[in-house]
Amino acid sequence: MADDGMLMNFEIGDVPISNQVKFKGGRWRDRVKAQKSVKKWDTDRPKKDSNTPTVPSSGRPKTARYIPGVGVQIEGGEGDEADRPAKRPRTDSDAQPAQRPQQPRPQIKSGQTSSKLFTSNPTHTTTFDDKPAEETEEAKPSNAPLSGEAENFTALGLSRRIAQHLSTKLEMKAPTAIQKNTIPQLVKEDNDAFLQAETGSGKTLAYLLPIVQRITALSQNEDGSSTGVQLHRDSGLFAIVLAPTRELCKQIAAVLERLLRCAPWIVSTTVTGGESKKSEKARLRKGVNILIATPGRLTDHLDNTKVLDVGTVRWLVLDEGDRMMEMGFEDDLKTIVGEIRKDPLKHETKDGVVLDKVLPARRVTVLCSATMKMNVQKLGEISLTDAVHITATTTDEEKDAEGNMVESAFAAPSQLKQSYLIVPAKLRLVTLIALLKSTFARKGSVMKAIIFISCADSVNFHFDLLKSTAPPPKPKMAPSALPSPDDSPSFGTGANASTPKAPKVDTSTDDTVAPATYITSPANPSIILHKLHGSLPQSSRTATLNSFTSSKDPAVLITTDISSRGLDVPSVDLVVEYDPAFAAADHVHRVGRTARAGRPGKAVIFLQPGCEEGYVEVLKQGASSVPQPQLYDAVLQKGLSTPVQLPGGGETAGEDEGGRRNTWMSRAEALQLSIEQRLLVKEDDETENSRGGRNRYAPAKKDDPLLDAARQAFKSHVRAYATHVREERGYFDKGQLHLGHMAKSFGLREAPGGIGGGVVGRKRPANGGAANKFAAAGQGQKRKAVSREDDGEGGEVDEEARRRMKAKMNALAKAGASEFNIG
Ligand SMILES: Nc1ncnc2c1ncn2[C@@H]1O[C@H](COP(=O)(O)OP(=O)(O)OP(=O)(O)O)[C@@H](O)[C@H]1O
Repeated sequence: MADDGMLMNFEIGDVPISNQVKFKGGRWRDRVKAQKSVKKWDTDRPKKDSNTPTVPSSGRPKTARYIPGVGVQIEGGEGDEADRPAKRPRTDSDAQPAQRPQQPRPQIKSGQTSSKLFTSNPTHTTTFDDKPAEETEEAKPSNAPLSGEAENFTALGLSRRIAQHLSTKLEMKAPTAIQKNTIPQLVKEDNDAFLQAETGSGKTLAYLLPIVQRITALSQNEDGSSTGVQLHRDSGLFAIVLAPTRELCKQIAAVLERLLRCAPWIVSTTVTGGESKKSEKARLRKGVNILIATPGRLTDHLDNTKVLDVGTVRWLVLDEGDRMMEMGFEDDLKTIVGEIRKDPLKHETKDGVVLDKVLPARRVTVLCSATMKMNVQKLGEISLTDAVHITATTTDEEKDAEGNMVESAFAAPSQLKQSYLIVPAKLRLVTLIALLKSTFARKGSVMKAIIFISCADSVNFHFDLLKSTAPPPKPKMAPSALPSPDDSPSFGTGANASTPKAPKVDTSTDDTVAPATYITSPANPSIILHKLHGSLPQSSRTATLNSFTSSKDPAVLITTDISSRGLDVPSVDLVVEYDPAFAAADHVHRVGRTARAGRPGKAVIFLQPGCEEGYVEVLKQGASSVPQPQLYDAVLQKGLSTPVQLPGGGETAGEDEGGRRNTWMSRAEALQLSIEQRLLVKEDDETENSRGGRNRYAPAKKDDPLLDAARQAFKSHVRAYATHVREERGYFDKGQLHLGHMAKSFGLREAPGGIGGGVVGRKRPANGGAANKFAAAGQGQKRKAVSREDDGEGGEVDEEARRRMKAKMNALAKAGASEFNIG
């Protein structure tokens, strides 16, 4: 007869268990086994000396738990490695690593079956107000279109045709504030400009509309009649827009394409990394009037594509200029600015159309960003002359006493509701799941959420963990939004804007889009998970973003900072910064993916108790209303008020220390344990194979891919953690990280070793000063990481943990007691 899965809990204090515990009931064999286990534990355990505290550090009494088929486990006193008390902040008086006494290697208790999350966590310093939050008046959206009677596009100098097109086809009746301030300037004047306005305030159209207006004016009078000039695609290249990422280039191209439907003779296209250079060359040969490019690929074409003639270029737009500098494009930008001359080489088209009367007589450079970092100042020096600083609210330039632009405070849209969640490292993963679960608990309340994570490895792991193991259903998409099998980046729409055939590209989203588990609810049984980072093939990146943008089901995008700039997905209601941004300015761009163009939005950032809590002061600088604190327990209570669906079917039951089932704490621990077990489940197969039990000739299986992914993610995450900008490293101090606790948030029972090797900081292009800076940071990091391994957090311990866990899994399987229904 199979065991009944009975679990017994005994409080044992600190007296010898063998004298205290008598086992009754169950089969005699189990009773004998239990008694033996107790005796063994009693003999093996270190004997208490007078200095040994009688109560464990957690303050909870020890508990003996008997599990049929497994034996007795003692819990509560000496926990697993991850249950050590949080490290205290190191002080100068601490011993140097070499002088420190050798730390004993952490041990995993045999047969441990609970994953303790609520003990040994550091305490927070944030004070929480128990009073219910007072109803505050909803903030007036700061990036919405203007609402006054007189606010219309024609008043800004745009033709009636364009204004009508905006109103009827694009449903834009009135300009936003930045558009109101920028359009007249760029339509009438030929000065360089620096546009600085909040995220989601319409900067793209602010610079595109004047360009399109002035190019159409070559062939059309204000009343719509012809000027007698026929413009076509090889009349010349008039404008180049540069953006840091391929996704952003495609997005700008899509906005322009919709705008150009009212002037179909103007042709635009993109040249971006990751696309076929041959087909890009073919399109450039046919002629293009507006080009959207990433800096690297444009430099490549300037060097190698003879047909690319920049002699007629009148506008150079640097969208997200600070990001391009940060990404190490400084040299490319210098080359581009040098090649596209300030005083253009050509003043008329091939057909003899004089350009200078209608288009600017000189190259106009427009630099845009929602934030302004010091590197924008540098880029301004490279590219701008006598620039006008245009903002949404004022036209005052922010300059220091010497007239240099100063790094101004960044600002998020006023209607964005920001909060921060204090979560100890051990509880991060379950709290994230609980947060998403409660977010999607009601149908229609949240449609799309973006989760920002520090590095690609961690994105991969979290995506693999949260996705369902069931075969993915085809996501529901609007037919027009489905990624085209021919993912041609040409956006010309006119009669002569033939779309050259691009080579067939793989638009598969098999590995990047999947239905989610853990976070679904009866109201929202189908939530589609997406992942996006820079190491994915371009075709997958494009198809994944298309899928997320057009998904009719609720959708979650797990991503790195690659999605922080410029991405415009209107129905994003929530942004979660699971890992805080590496610089406060990046935080503003991340949270700016919601609350766009006057719409509401929420943003939550995870912070750990301790020095990270100080980061709130930085957050406050960029928020129009004070970010609200939340503690993890409220999120867990809300999110885990119902059982969690597990990937292979079934759901967490959960039983707490007192045997009470289905409390939020027991559910959180059950969820954590089920994840830890999932990471190790393949080991059984490995053992079977190596024993020849299943197929003696089959090669022994490697580690579970999810376990490998978790370890890799953990290592990359810890390395990335060390690369916060210098000014913010006080809040994100790697020395304060408890690696064992952090490992739990990757479903690992131990911190894997090898973090010290190859620490190089955030992935950067190999050129430019930024790369050197990060390499230098990495070296410092390496030293620290090596000393951590000396602390005994190496890989061997992890192997030991796996072996023990495997034994426990086997035992549980034999006992037929499956608490967690792992399918
Ligand atoms: N005048 C307008 N009326 C209504 N919606 C508008 C208007 N102008 C722009 N939008 C919409 O506002 C959203 C944000 O625009 P855009 O992407 O240009 O913002 P942004 O300022 O460049 O933001 P970011 O700094 O995040 O890149 C888009 O969905 C766009 O369609």
